[in-house]
Amino acid sequence: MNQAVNSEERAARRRPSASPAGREVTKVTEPADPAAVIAGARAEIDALDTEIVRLVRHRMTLSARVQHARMASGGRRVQLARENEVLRRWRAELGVPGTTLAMTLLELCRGRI
Ligand SMILES: O=C(O)C(=O)C[C@]1(C(=O)O)C=C[C@@H](O)C=C1
Repeated sequence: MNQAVNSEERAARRRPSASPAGREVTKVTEPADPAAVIAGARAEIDALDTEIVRLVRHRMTLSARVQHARMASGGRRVQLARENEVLRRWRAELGVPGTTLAMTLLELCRGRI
């Protein structure tokens, strides 16, 4: 089974393709080095995590702005109807773990209730 896949892979790598000048060339691509694939993907994951933290902090700032404006006009810090909207949107995107993530975001933004 493994051998069949490997010989198919080898054949695909030798399949001729047309060069810009119309000549047939044989492309031989090296198989990806697993360590390089892992290191590359991890570097991207780390960069994404940094960006996600930046976005969460930005969300916290905006959320505080809304809460302060509401409280300054006699309202309450928490508005459950709005929180339910937020939770529904995250659940629609990511399922039950989306709800968990949204609850964590809300806790970061308005504290525990
Ligand atoms: O949208 C609001 O009204 C907010 O105050 C922001 C926010 C949020 O972080 O999403 C925070 C507290 C509220 O209970 C509801 C939502």
